[in-house]
Amino acid sequence: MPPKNSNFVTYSKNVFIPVTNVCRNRCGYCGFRREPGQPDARLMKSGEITHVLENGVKAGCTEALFTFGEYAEEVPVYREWLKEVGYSSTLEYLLFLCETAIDIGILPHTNAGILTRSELKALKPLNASMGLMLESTATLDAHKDCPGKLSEIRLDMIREAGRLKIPYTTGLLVGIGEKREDRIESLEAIAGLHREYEHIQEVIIQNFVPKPGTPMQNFPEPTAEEMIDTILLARQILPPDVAVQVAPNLIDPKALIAKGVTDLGGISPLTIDWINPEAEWPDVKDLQEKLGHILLRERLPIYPQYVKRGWYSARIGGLVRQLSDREGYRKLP
Ligand SMILES: O=c1nc2n(C[C@H](O)[C@H](O)[C@H](O)CO)c3cc(O)ccc3cc-2c(=O)[nH]1
Ligand SMILES: C[C@H]1O[C@@H](n2cnc3c(N)ncnc32)[C@H](O)[C@@H]1O
Ligand code: MET
Ligand code: SF4
Repeated sequence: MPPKNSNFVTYSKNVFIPVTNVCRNRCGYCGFRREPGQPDARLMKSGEITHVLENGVKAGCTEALFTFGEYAEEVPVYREWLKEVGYSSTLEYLLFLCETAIDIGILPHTNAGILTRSELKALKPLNASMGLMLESTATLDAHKDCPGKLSEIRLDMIREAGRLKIPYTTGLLVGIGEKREDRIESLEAIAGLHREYEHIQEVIIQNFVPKPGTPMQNFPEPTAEEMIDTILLARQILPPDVAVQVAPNLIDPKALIAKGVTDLGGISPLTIDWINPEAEWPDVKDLQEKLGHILLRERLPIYPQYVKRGWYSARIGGLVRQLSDREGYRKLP
């Protein structure tokens, strides 16, 4: 079967908000997390966040990507910081941030690690979509100090998101010690959940990039062949309505589009990729030139099929319709 949408690829125009880099996990590959004592460990203040959201809207961005270390509340000093900003829980603060984003005119996409069913339920009406990387179903050394990276727990959360009809983003982190069979198993697990709940809008095939100062700083990156193979597997295993995403700041997407990549994720004109801060976003015009006949099309953080099915709340409905009607989105299938 030829890859879907082979004549165009989509992306979303976003701002990346690293709300907190305090985290209960210690992934071997992560350069985002900070120890609570480090000088740049932080919880962003709402004024700072509002400023980024406003500039995002001015720059034409439609997505506010709220990213968190997982369950930072397990870290005592973080609870003090929360009190200082006037909130008693991360959820309460995040709900406020989502409300603020919607009022300003930008759609939230939350990627906060593990959340409970009740947290997901509270966040659903205020998010266009949400996400959690499965990473891998394999038991890996990279995750040895990470209670939240047990694949059963991640799969359970992705299932809950499906029950709640939340348009969802998940994916694999490729090259963290897993084998090809593990990638197949991971993709099959995601495909199974999508067959049951139909909520997976995109699967990110993210290539591991070593970060200095982390336990995996000298670990080899996945090879180009492994990435191509994983994209081909994703296209074979995932149902055709699921987008396959790579990050254009981490890997040259051109050859991968021919193998089945249909989306390039969030591209920000304003903020850096806080998870891969060394990897600059390509300029959209330059990227379009490089892609030649493959057209780059902007999308919202909620894919069109979920807009059609009405998988969004009344609270964001006005904004979803207003942004969907904007020039450039109208021709989306
Ligand atoms: O800039 C990034 N965006 C990341 N995003 C954002 C993503 O590319 C877009 O926000 C989605 O495509 C929604 O439009 C993630 C979103 C998730 O739900 C889960 C994981 C990621 C991972 C990254 C990432 O490493 N870097
Ligand atoms: C938000 C997502 O970012 C990804 N992530 C975390 N660290 C790295 C890295 N060194 N290289 C690439 N992706 C990474 C993980 O897959 C996480 O779930
Ligand atoms: N901490 C969350 C996770 O790993 C999301 C951001 S990772 C920098 O799932
Ligand atoms: S990847 Fe996410 S869960 Fe893992 S240490 Fe980094 S912030 Fe925490």
